Amino acid sequence: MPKPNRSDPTPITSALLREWGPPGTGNGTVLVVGGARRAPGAVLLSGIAALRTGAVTLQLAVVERHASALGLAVPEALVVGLPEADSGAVSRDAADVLADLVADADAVVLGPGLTDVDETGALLEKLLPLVAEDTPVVLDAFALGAIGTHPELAEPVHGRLLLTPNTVEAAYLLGRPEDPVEDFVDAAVEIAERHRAVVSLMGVVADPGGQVWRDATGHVGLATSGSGDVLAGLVGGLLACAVDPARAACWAGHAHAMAGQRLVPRTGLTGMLARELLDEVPLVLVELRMG
Ligand SMILES: NC(=O)C1=CN([C@@H]2O[C@H](COP(=O)(O)OP(=O)(O)OC[C@H]3O[C@@H](n4cnc5c(N)ncnc54)[C@H](OP(=O)(O)O)[C@@H]3O)[C@@H](O)[C@H]2O)[C@@H](O)CC1
Ligand SMILES: Nc1ncnc2c1ncn2[C@@H]1O[C@H](COP(=O)(O)OP(=O)(O)O)[C@@H](O)[C@H]1O
Repeated sequence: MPKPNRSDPTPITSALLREWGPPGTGNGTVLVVGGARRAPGAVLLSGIAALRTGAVTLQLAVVERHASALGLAVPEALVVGLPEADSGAVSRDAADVLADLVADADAVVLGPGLTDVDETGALLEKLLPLVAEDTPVVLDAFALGAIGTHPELAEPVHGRLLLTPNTVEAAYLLGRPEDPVEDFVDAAVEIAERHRAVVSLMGVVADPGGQVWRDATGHVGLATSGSGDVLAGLVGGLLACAVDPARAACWAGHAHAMAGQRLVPRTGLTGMLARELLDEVPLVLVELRMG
């Protein structure tokens, strides 16, 4: 089979995913770090998505003030409270609380609900060197803004880094936040090269070796608030099952899009909620696995 590339991305289809073989049936611990004062629910969406794709244990880390409420909202998770900066952001000092957890996790998702690029950058600088060797890391939201300005922050996790930007975050990753991203394939390829990461951008997956895949299953209903948090968690759950990063991104993006397709008859395109995608994911995975 020819190597996929930017001028001819390989279509991501159910048949391709079946050919690759299904992801494992469950393994590992996912740690999701995020949840500033004004965005505590993002880690809930990511965390449940990770459980839906096969993570066995879930650790959620949010600012201390929201930790107990989150623990009740997600009884399946262990919840850790983090120090909060005056702005309500997760403080850089959270690295002290998270040190042991990142060393023990099988996959780390960092970003959902983080709100301050400087505090997040300082947190990444302290935390990423502590992530266990070989443990994959998914960065999302303001963590992407932080490495967009300072790509060197992600060096400790090069080779096992996965980025899930929306179009605004993609512009930050390219170091050109003022320029809207127009071509998703070109942008994904450039980001993958610049950050030595697998990138999932609006259905396009690119790896640092120049391979590109494209999923045409998605629709505008997936632009709903919190949708990207779900996607980041799906990837994290698959990575915790030891799926190769590029394949995890393709599996996750396709499952996300198929979940959206299943909702259309009930919600239409405009009434879809990100949390509703979560309950569709196991059914989608069963269908994908069984053919
Ligand atoms: N909004 C939602 O519906 C949901 C939000 N959720 C969570 O909330 C968190 C905050 O997201 P938000 O969307 O509230 O930040 P938003 O007000 O756009 O930005 C404020 C200013 O910051 C800047 N900036 C933006 N992105 C940036 C980046 N990546 N890195 C650096 N800078 C960036 C930008 O400034 P500008 O570039 O315009 O100068 C903008 O004016 C986030 O973690 C998300 O996961 C979801 O969980 C649930 C649904
Ligand atoms: N208009 C769209 N058409 C197709 N897929 C979409 C569309 N909007 C979002 N998606 C899918 O949903 C994912 C998450 O959407 P995104 O807007 O990036 O989320 P967020 O802003 O919450 O981070 C995208 O990566 C893409 O796979």
